[in-house]
Amino acid sequence: MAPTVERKQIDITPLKKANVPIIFIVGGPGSGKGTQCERIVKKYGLSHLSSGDLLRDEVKSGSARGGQLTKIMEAGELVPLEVVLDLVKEAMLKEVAKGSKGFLIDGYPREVKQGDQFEAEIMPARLALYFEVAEETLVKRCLKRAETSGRVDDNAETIKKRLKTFMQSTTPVVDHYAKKGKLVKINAEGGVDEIFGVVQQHLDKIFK
Ligand SMILES: Nc1ncnc2c1ncn2[C@@H]1O[C@H](COP(=O)(O)OP(=O)(O)O)[C@@H](O)[C@H]1O
Ligand SMILES: Nc1ncnc2c1ncn2[C@H]1C[C@H](O)[C@@H](COP(=O)(O)OP(=O)(O)O)O1
Ligand SMILES: [Mg+2]
Repeated sequence: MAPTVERKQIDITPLKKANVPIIFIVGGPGSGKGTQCERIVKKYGLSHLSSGDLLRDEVKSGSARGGQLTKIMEAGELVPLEVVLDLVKEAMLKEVAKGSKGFLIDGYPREVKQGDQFEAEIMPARLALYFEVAEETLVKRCLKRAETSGRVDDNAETIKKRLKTFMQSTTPVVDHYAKKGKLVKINAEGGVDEIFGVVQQHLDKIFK
């Protein structure tokens, strides 16, 4: 049985009231989610929340929960759904207070249940952008990133485990949003500018 995680009471009324578009950003480790989000933020001024960054910040904060999270990330596994969802909610509320125009939720959902629970507790996502990249390219990019990232999970062994987690848990997410007619699948093997060109074709329809 999954361990019980204590949920915080978070009042998300301001988030519901804001009713701004939410875009899920999905893709394997090293698929370029963070890189494309940076470009999207520059052009559209959306709020970019990376679940991985939120978790790494939680670790840095030195909270009791932090040590546990590092172990999970080192193992290339998924952090319990409730932990991530509560961190995302809190971060979204902070952005809404600043007058957010919309959200890029990067690295989320990583399993079908995460997406369903997010949409039930917060609101439905407008789109899921999926950056499709071959496994070989993912490994190459993560190993290159390892030279400078200082991330506990950017090493050959953990990358292998993260890819396995991605194939098992996250590829069903892609099918899930395709069935809902919300999936935008983008070939992300090319250069950053080329990929961003395709991204813009889709986002220009939503954000003017
Ligand atoms: N289109 C691309 N072509 C080559 N390298 C890329 C591309 N997009 C991102 N990268 C590089 O690959 C690594 C992973 O990108 P990142 O945006 O951190 O991916 P993710 O957030 O999906 O793990 C980074 O070192 C980044 O500079
Ligand atoms: N939505 C989520 N659910 C569960 N675990 C998550 C998560 N987002 C991130 N994590 C954990 C497990 C991941 O292997 C690790 C790093 O995530 P990340 O920074 O989004 O990686 P990347 O950008 O390379 O795809 O953090
Ligand atoms: Mg990232």
